[in-house]
Amino acid sequence: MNMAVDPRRTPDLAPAALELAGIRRSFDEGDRQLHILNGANLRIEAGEMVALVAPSGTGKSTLLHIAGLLERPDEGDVFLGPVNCSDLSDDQRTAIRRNDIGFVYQFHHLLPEFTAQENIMMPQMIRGLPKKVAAERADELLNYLRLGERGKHRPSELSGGEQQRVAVARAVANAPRILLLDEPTGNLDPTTAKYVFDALAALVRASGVATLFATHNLELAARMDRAITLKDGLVQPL
Ligand SMILES: Nc1ncnc2c1ncn2[C@@H]1O[C@H](COP(=O)(O)OP(=O)(O)OP(=O)(O)O)[C@@H](O)[C@H]1O
Repeated sequence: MNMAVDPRRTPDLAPAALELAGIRRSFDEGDRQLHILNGANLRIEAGEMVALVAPSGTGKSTLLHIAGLLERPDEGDVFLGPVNCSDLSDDQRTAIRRNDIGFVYQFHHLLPEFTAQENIMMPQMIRGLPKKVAAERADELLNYLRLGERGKHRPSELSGGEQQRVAVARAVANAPRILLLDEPTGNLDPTTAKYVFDALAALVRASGVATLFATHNLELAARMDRAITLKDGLVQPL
């Protein structure tokens, strides 16, 4: 892994927690190409919470997938701290995704046959932590998110807001450096969405994780450190 200053990143700046540099991504649609990202740049510092607010179809999920190393861009680079992830093998990218990046989606994707506590333990055990350590960390997060009584419940026995808080706990269980959220409050009523957001914001502040949060909820966006949008395939201030 090359730790030297990379000429492709923004010069004269200390490495951000996450930096996207010159990201291009197109998709084939019939016989024409759909240019979704046209050289997008974005820096997010540790502990910074950035809202991504843009109309449907402008490329929010595409940007999150590229930032989360789920997809490679056609062109451009993704840096995590000083590391240019474009230079890494697929196996190295998978390891980073597992250890350093947390995801929360609109629908929680919790495993239905496991309890809340076990769902939060899962990523830690995949990482190789002992079961006891994973269980203690899960309980700590459940208590922090005021779900202490719910650890032994399966997802189907939890409300939508409780399920999303478990999904947040699972995403941060490995103390990631980057947290990516794709409409995590989209299917919640406004009061529950605010409650889930408050819990998440407290965790982000406490942990210093760099957070990119795609949402259509302008009220939540206004409570983050800054809001960006996608226009003509570029990241712009909202
Ligand atoms: N794998 C793919 N193949 C072809 N087209 C794709 C693919 N992925 C995304 N697209 C297209 O790229 C555009 C951007 O998609 P994306 O899901 O990133 O938008 P979005 O801003 O997240 O939308 P929404 O708010 O509706 O979730 C859409 O027109 C979509 O149809």
